[in-house]
Amino acid sequence: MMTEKERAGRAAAHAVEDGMILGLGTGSTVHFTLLELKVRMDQGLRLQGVATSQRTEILARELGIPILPFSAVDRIDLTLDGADEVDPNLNGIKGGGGALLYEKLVAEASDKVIWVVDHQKMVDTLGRFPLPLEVVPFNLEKLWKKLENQGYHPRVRMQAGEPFVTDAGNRILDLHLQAISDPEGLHRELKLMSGVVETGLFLHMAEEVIEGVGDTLRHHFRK
Ligand SMILES: O=C[C@H](O)[C@H](O)[C@H](O)COP(=O)(O)O
Repeated sequence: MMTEKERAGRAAAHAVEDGMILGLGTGSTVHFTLLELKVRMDQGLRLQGVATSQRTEILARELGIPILPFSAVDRIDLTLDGADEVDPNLNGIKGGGGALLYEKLVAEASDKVIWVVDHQKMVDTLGRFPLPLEVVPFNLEKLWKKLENQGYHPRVRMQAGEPFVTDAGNRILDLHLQAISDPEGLHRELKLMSGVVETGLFLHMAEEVIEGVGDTLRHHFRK
């Protein structure tokens, strides 16, 4: 049986129309979207993609999906991406894989955004998943201290014993908050801190979420 991630991921590829410029998200769910896009391309679908991470670009190229640099496109027809948590308003937390900055830039340039998730990602309130912040390396320690003093429980994301480095050369602080009562207010507050490049709060961006639930799918639409 297909996993929920695979079912949701593959389903999203069927929202793609011939000739589209697609934003290609990052992660283990959208991985299946790319695999299904390849199946559809073998059947004649034409498309071009803009990758949100090096990891996605490598997979897309392996599959023969034509990749355009972000700088070369004006608008993107549709972006297909994963998410770490999604609330009933289709606001979400992203960046579990560290790709939040480019994912947000691509989403903002897109006419439509669809997320693909398994059922465990749908929550009433955002925040149990640690909120990633992409920050510049220069004041990482000072920012950590400031956020710690404000009770935001930051942790420097590590990889192989070293601070994780994003595709843009930045670092990630994960905030262990448990519940975010005011996502907009928190996003604004964090963005105003010098050295914070982007937050993992993606608000009013996804128009549709495809959720894998057991052996079926649930479609959620933004109201
Ligand atoms: O930085 C990574 C992205 O925001 C991913 O889309 C997100 O973490 C979901 O990934 P996955 O589908 O692997 O759970």
